[in-house]
Amino acid sequence: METVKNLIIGFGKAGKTLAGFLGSKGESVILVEKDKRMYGGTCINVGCIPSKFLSNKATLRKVSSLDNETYYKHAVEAKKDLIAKLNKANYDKVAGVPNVKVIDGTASFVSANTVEVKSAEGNLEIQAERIFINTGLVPVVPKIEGLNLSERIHTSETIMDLEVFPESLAIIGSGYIGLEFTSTYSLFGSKVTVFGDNPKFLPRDDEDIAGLIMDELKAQGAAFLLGTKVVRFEEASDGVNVYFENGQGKEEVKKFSAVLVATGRRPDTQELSLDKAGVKVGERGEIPVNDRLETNVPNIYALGDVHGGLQFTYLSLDDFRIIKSVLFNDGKYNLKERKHIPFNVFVVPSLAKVGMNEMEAKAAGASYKLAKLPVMAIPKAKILGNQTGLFKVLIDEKTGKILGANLFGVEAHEVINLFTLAMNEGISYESLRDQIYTHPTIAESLNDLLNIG
Ligand SMILES: Cc1cc2nc3c(=O)[nH]c(=O)nc-3n(C[C@H](O)[C@H](O)[C@H](O)COP(=O)(O)OP(=O)(O)OC[C@H]3O[C@@H](n4cnc5c(N)ncnc54)[C@H](O)[C@@H]3O)c2cc1C
Ligand SMILES: NC(=O)c1ccc[n+]([C@@H]2O[C@H](COP(=O)([O-])OP(=O)(O)OC[C@H]3O[C@@H](n4cnc5c(N)ncnc54)[C@H](O)[C@@H]3O)[C@@H](O)[C@H]2O)c1
Repeated sequence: METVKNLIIGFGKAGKTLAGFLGSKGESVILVEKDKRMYGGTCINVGCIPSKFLSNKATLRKVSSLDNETYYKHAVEAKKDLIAKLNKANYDKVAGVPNVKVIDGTASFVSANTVEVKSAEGNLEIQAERIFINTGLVPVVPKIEGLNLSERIHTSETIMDLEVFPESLAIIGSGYIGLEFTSTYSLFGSKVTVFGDNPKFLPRDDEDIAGLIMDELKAQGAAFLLGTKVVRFEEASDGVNVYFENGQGKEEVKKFSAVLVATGRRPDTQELSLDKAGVKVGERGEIPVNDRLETNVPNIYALGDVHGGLQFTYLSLDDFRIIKSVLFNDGKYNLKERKHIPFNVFVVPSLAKVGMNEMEAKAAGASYKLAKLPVMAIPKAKILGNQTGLFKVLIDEKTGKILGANLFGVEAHEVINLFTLAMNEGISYESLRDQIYTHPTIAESLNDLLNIG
């Protein structure tokens, strides 16, 4: 049995940052990770970084003279090379901090203060004063006849290692992952078809923005079969037959070189034996926490995606800030204090949002002024060769404060951070409008966008 002050389960964004922080404070830390390919967590290895790397490569496809197969293969090889380097750098960074030990193995609770770690080398029990659960999520693969992961049927975690160019790709699910990969693979030259159970495209977004995104993805070559039910998969030597019920309930079949299942992600808590520690688990396997990220058991905390809610790397990082505040400061920074949260969908060009959109403002009965600018009016968009899109900003009619920004267009994912800052710091729209911005940039469009008289 080993004893340690802090035991962290999972090498996610929050866990690795916390390990480094606690170690540098002179506290003993053990960080347990079940998969060596995941040092640094989901974002580094199978999430944000590889998916945005491939998206960028796909955007540059048009300026290469290589054929699709070769270009795609080179892109996947370059992705593998980058991720291997980042994986190692993440390991070295954490393992190199004094007082921190990284152990390879799968952790499960034995009691409220003891965890067993199983690995190829044997089992080890660790007793800890504090335990931090940072185990993230895993893809949901729905129970559909013939839906077995294989060389041709993938989740987002495996498709990015596929070196054989998929001439045609069925994407099941039209959420974040489904849409980002729709853009990426369409731009690589695959014939992408998206199957979605919801007949409405981007149901939580304003219709004008959703319509523009749909038009753009179609222009990139994608087809949409929304409001359909996929009922069966049948793998053949030359592809996968996808059987589905169309909007009228009639069965149809289409064949694809490969399939991506992007139907959501669920908390990775099944192996943890949380019942042995008395930790409560929610309906989807998530670990409920209070504003201080404490579970119902004293000294056991849950950080990152695993406690439910929005699933973003920067929120996992912010969970680290909360733990730091709770353990080392006055605990004043907690979940309740979190301000506006921006988010991006990295279709090409990107969709970026913070605060309300028009649909939500109307539902809330808010009185607002609407600022709108087509991206084609922005000089930098001409330079970048992508003039698709629309920027929309809602302004409180009485106070002049920003209520929300919904930006679809090139570099929207950068510009959104200005709006988050303005909303969180109470900066008025006039102030944003009248700033001197550098030229030529997308940010300078705020001079015109917010010029609403
Ligand atoms: C394809 C894709 C694209 C994404 N793109 C973005 C993006 O652009 N921007 C963004 O902000 N977010 C994005 N996300 C979401 C983002 O990756 C996650 O929100 C973030 O990585 C969550 O980090 P975490 O700290 O919760 O844990 P994770 O990084 O998920 O780490 C959990 C770790 O725990 C380990 N583990 C699990 N169980 C055990 C156990 N019993 N014992 C030991 N170890 C265990 C796992 O192996 C894993 O390494 C994307 C996700 C995906 C899948
Ligand atoms: N840019 C980013 O920050 C980014 C990028 C990718 C992923 N992520 C995170 O990862 C999370 C998971 O993404 P996701 O796209 O897997 O999940 P999601 O929950 O966003 O979308 C899943 C989609 O699949 C559909 N679906 C479910 N079952 C289906 C079925 N049987 N047939 C057809 N459609 C079905 C759902 O209606 C939904 O539209 C996101 O919530 C997001 O937080 C973030």
